[in-house]
Amino acid sequence: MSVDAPARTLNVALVGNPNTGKSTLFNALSGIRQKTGNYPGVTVEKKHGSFTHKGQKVELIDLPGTYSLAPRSPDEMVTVDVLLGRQANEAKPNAVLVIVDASNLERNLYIVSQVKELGLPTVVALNMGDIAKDKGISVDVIQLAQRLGVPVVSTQANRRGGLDQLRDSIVALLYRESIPVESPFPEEFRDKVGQLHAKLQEHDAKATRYLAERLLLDTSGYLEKELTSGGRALHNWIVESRNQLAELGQPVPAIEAISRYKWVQGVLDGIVTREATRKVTLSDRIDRVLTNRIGGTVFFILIMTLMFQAVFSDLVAGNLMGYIEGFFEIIAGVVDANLADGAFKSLLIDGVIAGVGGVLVFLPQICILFFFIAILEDCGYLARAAYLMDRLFSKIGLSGKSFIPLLSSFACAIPGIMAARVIENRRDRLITILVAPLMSCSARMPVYVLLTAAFIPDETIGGVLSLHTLVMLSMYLLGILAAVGVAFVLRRTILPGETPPFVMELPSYKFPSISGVLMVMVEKGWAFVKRAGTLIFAMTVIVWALSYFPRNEEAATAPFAAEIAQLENQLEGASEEQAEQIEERLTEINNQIDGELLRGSFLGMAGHWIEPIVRPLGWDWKIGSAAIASFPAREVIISTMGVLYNLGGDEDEESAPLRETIKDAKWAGTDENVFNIPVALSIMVFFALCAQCAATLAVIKRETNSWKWPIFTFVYMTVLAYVGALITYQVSAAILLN
Ligand SMILES: Nc1nc2c(ncn2[C@@H]2O[C@H](COP(=O)(O)OP(=O)(O)OP(=O)(O)O)[C@@H](O)[C@H]2O)c(=O)[nH]1
Ligand SMILES: [Mg+2]
Repeated sequence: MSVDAPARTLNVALVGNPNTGKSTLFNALSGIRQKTGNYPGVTVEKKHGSFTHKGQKVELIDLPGTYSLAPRSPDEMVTVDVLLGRQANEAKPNAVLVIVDASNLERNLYIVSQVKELGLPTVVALNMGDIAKDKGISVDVIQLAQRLGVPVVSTQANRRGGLDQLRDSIVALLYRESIPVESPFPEEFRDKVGQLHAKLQEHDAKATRYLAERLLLDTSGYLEKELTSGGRALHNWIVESRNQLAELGQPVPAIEAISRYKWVQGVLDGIVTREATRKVTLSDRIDRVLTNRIGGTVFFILIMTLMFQAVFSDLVAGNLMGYIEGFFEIIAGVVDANLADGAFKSLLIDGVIAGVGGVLVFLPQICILFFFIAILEDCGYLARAAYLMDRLFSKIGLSGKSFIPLLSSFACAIPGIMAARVIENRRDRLITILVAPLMSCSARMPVYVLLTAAFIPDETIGGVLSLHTLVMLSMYLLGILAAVGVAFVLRRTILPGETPPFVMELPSYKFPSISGVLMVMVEKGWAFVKRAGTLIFAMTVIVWALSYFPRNEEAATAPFAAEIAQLENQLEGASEEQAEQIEERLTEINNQIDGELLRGSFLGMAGHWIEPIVRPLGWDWKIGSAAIASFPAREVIISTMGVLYNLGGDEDEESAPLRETIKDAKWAGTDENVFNIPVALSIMVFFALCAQCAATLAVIKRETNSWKWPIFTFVYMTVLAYVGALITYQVSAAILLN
């Protein structure tokens, strides 16, 4: 530790407009991997990190981006609460790092003006200089620092540029207790702030002048609501003061925008230079196509198709999948050869390997999907897609702001639902949350892949588009259309309202960082493996136990005992051809016994009760049980089918890949296959629409702060799923099975 460093920790808050590179800078400084992406609104929750520089420990807190410290949406409130020290269990930051986008200083300095009034030691990181340069913009950094009265450091966060200097400047903040505060507001306004400050201090000696100012400006009532001391009288005083100010020609809150933009202009005067003719950047040229209504839509469909073709390609996914299947077959063989028959062996082979192994087989597809999603997020395309969809969305009563939360839900509904925090309007946000789980998340993909690979003919249309891809695309499309329909209905029934016009910034395109994309892929792949090893493993063991016990082998074998004894006798001295026939008959009997045992198990008995309900969907009780068991997570349907069709003697060899096993599954006591194209489609449609994901429901509860909405979501989605599957089965069976 350096000799003269004061014994004080630095708690530095990272503040700035959305998509300026805060999280990228946070990651570069702290070595943490906080999610970044090239569109506004990536961070919605605060995140802690730290680094040590020259012996000084610095705590960092990454915050959601915000254009202003007047909070409008829940994610912006997080930032304001942290800065004002209003968050429980959170040390109030004693320094601020403001990240500004050098290519758009006019807008970015607005928040600098607000932050300066906090009076905290502040550093400005002038980020994205490379993009400013591309646009022909140059900034006089020294002049800027002088006029702002705080240090300014040029950085390029994604290339780790300027980090050392930034660390130096941050640590140097230790020696600055505060910065001189200069208010951009006119005198009358400042007087009112002074009076309010005095009033606040009567109740709380620590109340800051800054809080007084924000209280006066915040017409939304967000800050006042939680200000318990003072109460009614204070509220009346504030309202009256606002009226008086309005009479003086300074209506609140317009006064803030006017004063601050004037200040920003003053600061920037003469220090930002632009090339006389605005450069047409590559971004601009690409955007002419991608934000064009026709060109953009075609591109969007193209990119989605490409993604699914890749997910389905035999070249990568198919082969890898085969290796994983082979691996589990070998393990099953080893277990089979080395363990005595009994419950434990069955748990391993029919439970763990057929169940969890059956899910893990889809790892390659999950990785490829996230590879594409990571590229789309990082290059800047998502914001274009949102822009493009805004017109469509406003017709159904949602804004383009809902698009990114919905699009993120393609990976997983949980971050998607959290991303809805960027939506200011409460009803818009709620509708977005309620329809987000309809987007086809990555947990549904294994279900689609399994059933498509097993039952949809492997043909191509016009030699390019494979039928498999087409079916997958339709499932995704179905989710989108259902979401649109539900949003439309909600808007016209329980959640009416106007959609505000949407202003989305289009970030500059950039080449996706390869290491970043690979990291996301590895991270998501690992998360999938962990999920299979924990939640899905646990559910699989429960399902296995329920379908293995109670077990009365004697009773199940008794009807066949005589025949078995006879066959075994014949086997001795039989010709090769005869022996084969006898073996075949023995396998058949064994399968019947296994089926009998399964029907006698707890789950089998419950199955009788389930079957009439799912029969109209074309399902047998095993599919029905699997659908119910997958309430905690959708992938459980796969592990459960693995267990049930394995235990029930539906396969010829021990632990064949699930897609082979289900092809052979027969209705009890008949020769009729359970699965065919209509049944496969009906299961896929059910899983496209159902709410089988406990974690999603829990997040809806947390984000809406009420049980009402998760229950509502579960009920409406389950009804939708059942009806959707019913129609799918009945219609496709009428067409295909006659
Ligand atoms: N060209 C360029 N890109 C950058 C620079 N710094 C960050 N980026 C990229 O900008 C994008 C946005 O970065 P984030 O760190 O997610 O931005 P953020 O400020 O945290 O955004 P929100 O969380 O939405 O407020 C990412 O794609 C980064 O890789 C830079 O200096 N130059
Ligand atoms: Mg961020």
